[in-house]
Amino acid sequence: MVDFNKDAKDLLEYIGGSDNISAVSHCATRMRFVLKDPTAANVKKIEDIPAVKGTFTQAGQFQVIIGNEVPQFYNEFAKVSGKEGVSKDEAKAAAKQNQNVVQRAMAVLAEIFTPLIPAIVVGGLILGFRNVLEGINFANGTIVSNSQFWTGVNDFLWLIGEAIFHFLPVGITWSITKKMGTTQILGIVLGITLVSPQLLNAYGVAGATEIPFWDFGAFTINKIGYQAQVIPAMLAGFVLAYLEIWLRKWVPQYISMIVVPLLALVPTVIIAHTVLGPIGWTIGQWVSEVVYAGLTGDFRWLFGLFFGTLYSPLVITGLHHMSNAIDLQLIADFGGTNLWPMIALSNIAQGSAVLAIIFLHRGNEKEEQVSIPAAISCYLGVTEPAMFGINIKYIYPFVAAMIGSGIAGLVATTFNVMANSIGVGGIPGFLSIQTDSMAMFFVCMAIAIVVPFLLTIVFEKKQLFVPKGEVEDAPVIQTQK
Ligand SMILES: OC[C@H]1O[C@H](O[C@H]2O[C@H](CO)[C@@H](O)[C@H](O)[C@H]2O)[C@H](O)[C@@H](O)[C@@H]1O
Repeated sequence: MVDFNKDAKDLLEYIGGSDNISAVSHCATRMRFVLKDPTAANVKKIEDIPAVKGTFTQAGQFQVIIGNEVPQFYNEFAKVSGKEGVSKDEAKAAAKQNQNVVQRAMAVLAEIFTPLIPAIVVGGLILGFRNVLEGINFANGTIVSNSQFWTGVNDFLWLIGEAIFHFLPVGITWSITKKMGTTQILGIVLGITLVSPQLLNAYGVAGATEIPFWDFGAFTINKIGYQAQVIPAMLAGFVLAYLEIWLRKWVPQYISMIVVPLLALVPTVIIAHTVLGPIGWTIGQWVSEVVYAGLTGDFRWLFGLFFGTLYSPLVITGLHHMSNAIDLQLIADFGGTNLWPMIALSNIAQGSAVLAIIFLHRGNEKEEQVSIPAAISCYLGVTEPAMFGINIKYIYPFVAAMIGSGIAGLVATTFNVMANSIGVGGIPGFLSIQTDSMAMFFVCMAIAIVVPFLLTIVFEKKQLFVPKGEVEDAPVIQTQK
């Protein structure tokens, strides 16, 4: 057996000593370090150590290639450094220390959404297919308006689409309790209280003449639902989880079964409907007012750049549903909407960023299970599978899509590209564009396809906007061999 004592001592010295190591683990062939100060490692000297076959940094980890004998090397290193190994999860957590606030926020989003991806992918394809059935106007109307069979299919599929997208808060609050190791059924119940049929559906709030409320005599609380909303669900989910963790510390074991669920759930539901509700409602109103003013003002072109860039983050929050009300107002005021073309372009841009990932990671069959349906769904107007499954996880395709969409939005508003109505917000979107805007819409579509595609490739090659933490694997549907 090879004696790794000297090589292990040298590695410890050149890596900056024990004090520079936050975490160390090993995989099949590599030592994986999370270093407090990665610049303190002398890469040149490390690579000259006989046992070392190379080094590289990935996902916030400094990795030293040893080969198949890495378990023996690791044991020797543990002896000379006095550092015990850590689990993969602990190494991941330590790697997060090297991330900035935005990267951490993206990582948390990706972690929460990863278990939801299989459902979101199905939902994306279903909604995309429904967009085609009811959204494309042929010479004699839509497919649905011409066929009872397809009307039935369209209605039936909404049962599943609604369960996945409108009831998404249930999945989010469940996933948070799962991630935090708290009681999962409480997460599910909390989610249901956010989307219960007793509440006014979030999509109906913008056009509602009256908001229903609970009347407590001295005060009232609005009965507003959070269908498809991410931020209220995330905030409520974390409040629930932290409250439960805190209560578990203080409540004696013999009464915890009654007290902890009660005192965690009830206050969280109250906070969700009193604090988070008004906040979400007010933000939604502000966004509506700003968007309408921006689109009807003199600096529409500049607003187009901002809206195009920021629309996909708006979809993440779920607040994008307010855009339908603005579209309808614009159509009533001006006989068409210059907002909706940018929505379609932004969706296309997200799809093109995923397309670049499919190209760059070709052969990665596990990822393709998510990326290919996600790209198709984007091009049919539904972006959540792409954003939550791929683009947010890697960050750089998301940035590339935002830039491409921003440029396309700038050009679209500069040339006043107008749509007759809301249509399929993807590639078939051109069918809803007014005839004299059609040529310019095709130019914008080309921008929304080419720019995110090329930028995603450049960003990956140049390692720009690449996450530092470990990237969660896409969940896969297990198949039997
Ligand atoms: O949350 C689902 C999707 O919602 C938007 O798209 C849908 O509404 C658009 C009109 O506002 C419509 O053009 C599109 O065909 C519909 O799918 C949003 O633009 C999508 O990004 C999102 O996935």
